[in-house]
Amino acid sequence: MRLLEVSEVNKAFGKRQILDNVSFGCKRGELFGLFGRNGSGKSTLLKATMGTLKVDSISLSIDRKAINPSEIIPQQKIGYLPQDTFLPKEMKVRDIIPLVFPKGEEQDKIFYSAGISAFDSKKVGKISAGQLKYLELLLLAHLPHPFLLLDEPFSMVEPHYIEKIKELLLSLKATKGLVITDHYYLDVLELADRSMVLKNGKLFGIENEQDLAAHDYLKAKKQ
Ligand SMILES: Nc1ncnc2c1ncn2[C@@H]1O[C@H](COP(=O)(O)OP(=O)(O)OP(=O)(O)O)[C@@H](O)[C@H]1O
Repeated sequence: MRLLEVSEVNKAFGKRQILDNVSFGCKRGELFGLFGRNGSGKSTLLKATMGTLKVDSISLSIDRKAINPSEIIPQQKIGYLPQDTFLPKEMKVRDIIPLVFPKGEEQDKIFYSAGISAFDSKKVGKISAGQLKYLELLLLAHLPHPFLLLDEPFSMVEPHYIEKIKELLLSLKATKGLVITDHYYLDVLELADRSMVLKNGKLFGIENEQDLAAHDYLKAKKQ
């Protein structure tokens, strides 16, 4: 599976049109950066793509073949990293890994991943924000989903783990297409092969900080 296309997404909350005929795509091997100010509708767009939020209209296709949003999760087409953790806080990291990956050889890939041994004996609620995001991404990375939508993978994460997460994301491009939204815009700009900014319900292509300023995501620098 090489190409995810999401088109004609419309969503209004009450009278406010959050997504106004929005379209975007993501290829395997590509990291697509999605920018937008607080409340612009980025999470709404990701949830609509996952099929977890009902929208007024959406068309989805994978490799040019139409797919119903209700098939996205059962057919493991797209994986989603939500802003808030999806792992139970009271469980130890080493007990969660076998729950997600019943096969021994798959578990080993996680247990032997760089950095895991530093915290695998701790409870999820006791590890740092960076360790938690890294763990969540490692779990997603080893699932079969060809596309991943990542909602704020760098939020609250210390610089040491941001670098670890960036390395992991770059390595994932070999097998997956990635969509990332995060207000750590410099990190996203550095990683992204292509980026767009969501403003007033519409998406605009951007290439750099100047473009982000032109679309009012960043404050324009005084000359
Ligand atoms: N269930 C809902 N009912 C009503 N309004 C909602 C609902 N969910 C989201 N909104 C509104 O839609 C807008 C877009 O929200 P969304 O969470 O998609 O923004 P975002 O771009 O992801 O923001 P942030 O950068 O803060 O995460 C916001 O104004 C939000 O308050």
